Amino acid sequence: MPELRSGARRSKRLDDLQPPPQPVDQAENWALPAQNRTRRRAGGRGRGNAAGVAKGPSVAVPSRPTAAGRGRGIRLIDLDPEPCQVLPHAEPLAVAEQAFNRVEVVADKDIAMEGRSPDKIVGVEEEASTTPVPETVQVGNSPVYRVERKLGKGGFGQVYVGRRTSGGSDRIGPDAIEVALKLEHRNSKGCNYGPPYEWQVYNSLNGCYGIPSVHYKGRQGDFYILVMDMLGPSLWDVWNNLGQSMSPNMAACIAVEAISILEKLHLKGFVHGDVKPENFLLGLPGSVDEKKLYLIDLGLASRWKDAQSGQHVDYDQRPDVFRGTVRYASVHAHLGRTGSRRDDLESLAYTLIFLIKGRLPWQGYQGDNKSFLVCKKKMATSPELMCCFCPAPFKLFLEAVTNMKFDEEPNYAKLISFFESLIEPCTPLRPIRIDGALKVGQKRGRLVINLEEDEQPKKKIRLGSPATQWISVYNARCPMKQRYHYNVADSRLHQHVEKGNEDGLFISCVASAANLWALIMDAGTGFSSQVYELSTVFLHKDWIMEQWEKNYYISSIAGANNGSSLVVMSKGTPYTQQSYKLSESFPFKWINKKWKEGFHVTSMTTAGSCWGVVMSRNSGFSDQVFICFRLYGRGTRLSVSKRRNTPAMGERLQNNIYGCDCRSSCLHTQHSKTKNDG
Ligand SMILES: Nc1ncnc2c1ncn2[C@@H]1O[C@H](COP(=O)(O)OP(=O)(O)OP(=O)(O)O)[C@@H](O)[C@H]1O
Repeated sequence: MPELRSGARRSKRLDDLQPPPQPVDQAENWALPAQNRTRRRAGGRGRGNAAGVAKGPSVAVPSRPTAAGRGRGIRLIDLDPEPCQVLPHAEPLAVAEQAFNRVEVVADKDIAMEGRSPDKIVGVEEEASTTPVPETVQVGNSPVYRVERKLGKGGFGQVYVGRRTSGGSDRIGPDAIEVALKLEHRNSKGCNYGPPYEWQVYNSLNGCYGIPSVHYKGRQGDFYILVMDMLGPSLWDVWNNLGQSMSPNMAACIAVEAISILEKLHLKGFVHGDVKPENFLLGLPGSVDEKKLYLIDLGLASRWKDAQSGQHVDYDQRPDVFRGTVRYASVHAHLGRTGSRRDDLESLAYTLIFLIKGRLPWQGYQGDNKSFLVCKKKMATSPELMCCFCPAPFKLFLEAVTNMKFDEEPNYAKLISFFESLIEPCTPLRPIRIDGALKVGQKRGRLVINLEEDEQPKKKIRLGSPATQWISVYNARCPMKQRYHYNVADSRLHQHVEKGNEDGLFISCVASAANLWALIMDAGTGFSSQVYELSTVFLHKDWIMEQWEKNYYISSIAGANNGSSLVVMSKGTPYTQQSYKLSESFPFKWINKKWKEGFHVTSMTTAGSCWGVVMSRNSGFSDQVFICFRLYGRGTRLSVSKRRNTPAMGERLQNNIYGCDCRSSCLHTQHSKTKNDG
């Protein structure tokens, strides 16, 4: 049986992604839903103009059949080593703005280094990055600023400190001595049709709570320049400075303030579209605002509410479209669904968990189908697993936001209330100011609303209303291959594996009968590399240890009657730690002990009369049981059932059945490896 790699945390979503079950046939090709998507789709359609989606009259958009894209927000980042998936922009900003709104955006900005932030992309086009920035800046009726040190660089802009050459006494505001200057080259892909798209969003949002104020803007020479309040370190910087972790207390303060900022942004009709630690900045150090939180980078913002009609934009789904940053994007964004308020909140949940745990379970995937694999992993990871080692409020928050409907109005006050227990009552002690959250609370007369009261049965406006979501059925795009080889003699094994590897397949499962092997080779394992060993020694310790050292984990094992075994070890598994045990009786006690330590059985086999059981941490299982049948004389039949992240359903998926002749109960060696994935 091929091992299912995905659980059913959000089974409906998973159905969206996975091909329908089909019989496994020899050399059968399966359809893989869109994953190796167009690298750069030239002239992509604006999502807002999709049939039945656009609310206003359509505006002709100059077609550009090149990868250059259109308008600001054309986030084509040439140096991005990741798959650059290009997409049309989301909903129209307003009729007059549609020409700008038809934007193509490079979606994947997450370079996913282990334990590091997605690197900032340094890919503004060559000319844009090689043109020297001006020594002084004056745009509109702004004062003259001397361009000083660089504050940061994104895929689109470079941000510098601008120091007034004369006058100015304030720390922030239009008269500030120092400001942040965001420069975008006129030839950068975001500016092909005039000023950056982000400017329009700032126009609509200036003065919005938690969004930095823009005081002047204009073009000078080759650059479009925004003059804005200078801010302090990002949450990414803070997290780094704190040793790549953050206390739940601090994360809770961030949570309530960030929810509040998103609420205000959403009230203005926008969703941010790229919520992540790098885009939250604190106020200027030493200023009264140093503990205040700001949300920057509005280049991916879109309207969830039509500016004219005030109606929620229509639902649409374009599976070949992705916008955002892979690590923090919502599952809906991965699936190409129109962005709405729930997506910002889901990204916030991932941001918070990342800040506390220093890692998200889908970090580390590389390659052309990284976004697909990350999405699959997000869907398969239960809130329990996601939030282990995080206080309960974070799980509640994650569950609440991942269960939201497309057009559901978030209950911001309730979301904020989840974090009440973690917030220091005394204001000066709080690491982050929570003014916004207090304002949200004021609506209900206190910071935290009464949960029970709020959970009274509510009038469900959605009852009886037409469906607002559709489940897409994917047609074959990229072939997904699976091969089943059986009755394979030792001498033929290598040939099959080598051929499969050449065709991009890895071994997903092995078994043995009558000293012959069966193996399934699969294009959808998610592994990035694989080694295997056929040995006369059952689970050959030295070889396994050697591969562990190289960061391979055991992904499948099979033992033959003659005592030999086949061990397959892979990179790209979700596992973070692994142990295995050889035993002449089934090692119930050991399994029980390891369960308590967070391990689950991930493969097992017998060779002759000996059991080999492998247990792994971060297996994706939330629960596991085994049943032992003694059916055939002394023969033992054992079935391990795994519950894959579907606690609500209590579903148990049978994993495997093995046979063994158990004669004695002597315990053999036990080996383990701890790998720190940080
Ligand atoms: N007002 C500000 N004050 C201080 N630093 C800032 C300010 N705005 C931006 N920065 C710094 O500059 C970096 C780039 O800014 P920003 O994210 O707006 O650019 P971008 O090109 O749109 O980025 P991205 O590629 O993430 O979309 C930020 O990560 C931050 O470090």
